[in-house]
Amino acid sequence: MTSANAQPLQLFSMQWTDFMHNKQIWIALGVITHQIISSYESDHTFHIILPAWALFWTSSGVVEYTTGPSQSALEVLSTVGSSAALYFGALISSILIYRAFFHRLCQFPGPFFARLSKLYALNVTSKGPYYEGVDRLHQKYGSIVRTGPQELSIVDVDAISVLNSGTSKAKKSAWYDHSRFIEGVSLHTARDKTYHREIRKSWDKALGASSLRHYSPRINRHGTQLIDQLARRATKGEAVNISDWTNYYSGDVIGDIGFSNDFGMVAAGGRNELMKSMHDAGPLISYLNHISWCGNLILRTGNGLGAKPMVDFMQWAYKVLRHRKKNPPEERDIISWLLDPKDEDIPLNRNADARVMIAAGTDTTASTLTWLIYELCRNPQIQSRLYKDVLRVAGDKIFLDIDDIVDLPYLDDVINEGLRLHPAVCTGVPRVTPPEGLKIGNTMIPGNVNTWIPMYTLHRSPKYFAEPLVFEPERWSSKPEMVINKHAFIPFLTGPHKCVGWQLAMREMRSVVANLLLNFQVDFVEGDDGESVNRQAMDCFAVQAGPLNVKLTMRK
Ligand code: HEM
Repeated sequence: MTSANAQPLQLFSMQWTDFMHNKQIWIALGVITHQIISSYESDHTFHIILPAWALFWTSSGVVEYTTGPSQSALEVLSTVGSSAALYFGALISSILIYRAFFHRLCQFPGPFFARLSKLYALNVTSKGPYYEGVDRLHQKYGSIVRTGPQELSIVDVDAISVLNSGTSKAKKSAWYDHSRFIEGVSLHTARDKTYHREIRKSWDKALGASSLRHYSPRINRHGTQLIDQLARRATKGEAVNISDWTNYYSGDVIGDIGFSNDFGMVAAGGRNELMKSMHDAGPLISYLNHISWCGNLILRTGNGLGAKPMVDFMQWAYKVLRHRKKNPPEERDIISWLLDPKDEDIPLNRNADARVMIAAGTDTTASTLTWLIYELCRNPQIQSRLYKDVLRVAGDKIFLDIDDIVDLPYLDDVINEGLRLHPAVCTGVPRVTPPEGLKIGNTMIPGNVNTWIPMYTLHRSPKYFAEPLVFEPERWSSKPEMVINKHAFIPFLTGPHKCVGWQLAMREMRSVVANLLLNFQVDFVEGDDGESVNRQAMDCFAVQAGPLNVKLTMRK
């Protein structure tokens, strides 16, 4: 019995030793792993791959210790370590050599290190907002730049409809799955076109013209409160960081019309916990946004590795939603179009919708408003002209309701020009090409490639806008020759994924800019050029504008 058992064990032991010491096998396994990983969307599967590796190498160590020739822990470590070094060396070399020299994107120009790894984005972000780095790459390499191993950044008006129209074969890239495991799928992160179409119908009603009319009195109240608070500071001669105040305002509006919740930030002159966590997460998100597999891993650590603010934000958003579910309001709010009163619990996807409503509905509007104010300070003649127009409509009023602001085309020109030079989603939106690839102009873009159309660079391209860096609102009315191709203006995107909140954003921005100018002359604080708004901006998919200190002088 004993000798019969000993034989197979001995055989296994010999084979195991051959296996562990066979260099060719480990090199082959490394190359095969590369083939497997690149054959599917592996971006968000590293939480499975990493433990699988750890388990495999630990088990190998145990087998080596119990049946192999290694006698001590050190010998086991050396044998398993050599095999692992061969395996990972082959895997990494295979990936890098393929990406650098044989990848289907090799024909496209771009920095060499961007070919090798998306970690290149960390280098770009360390020098300033990511979109500025991408802009520099386009200045250097032209309209199509390889910004990652499997990624192109494309500044071409033809790409817009090819990638974003209702009939486009491109779809949202794997980037949108970054936090799917923790909070479900929102309208924004829905990659399934049928599901997106279905849920979009409810969102369209929630933010359509008739709902917006219904929310107007509430939006007006927040506008009045903002102007009151700013007036108090202005009479004391205090400078205000307008970037903070636009955030308080847009956050309060979403709290109120989104969830019938009083966030109270304008009244308190400070962020609530929800906004604090969202903004505390900004620096990490600005780094991880372009290496979403890494963000996904960090998020899975819960509160570890700096993920705490992101997790806190999700939990706060959930609290707001739960509170709203338990306390249904009398008046309709945005979430009332999305929640089914028959549901006892909150479905995971509604939680994701709540989070996106807060994130997409606040920073975007707040940052655009901040940059608009920055441009009005830089261009006092435009500010004066707009003030005159606002005054004409206002007459004796000291506050204009949203519905009063209908006959102010110059205001919309100013806002559009702000959106052109400072689009809130500067780097654009990631779309993956279908397996057969697609053609943009005369260029064939291969299949399964992630593409971005960087709005910041597109909107500043001399191909599409004359004197592109000049803030000239009249290009949208009396100087149409300054808009060479109006289709290149896409601050809210186009197609089925066009921003569902664009009309709300426009109403908020009209209200704040008109009432701000009606009540104050706005200038940079003495000795300050306002550039902190650009220098300290963070590209977190939507941009967070940096601080902007302004002096407000009461008009009356
Ligand atoms: C100036 C303000 C805003 C700008 C520039 C802006 C821009 C955009 C852009 C470019 C997208 C496309 C994103 C993508 O496909 O990944 C988008 C989508 C979206 N936006 Fe906005 N946005 C603004 C304000 C708002 C507001 C106030 C809300 C209100 C809740 C909102 C809610 C959304 C949602 C839910 C989506 C996803 C739409 C979909 O995929 O069907 N946005 N926005």
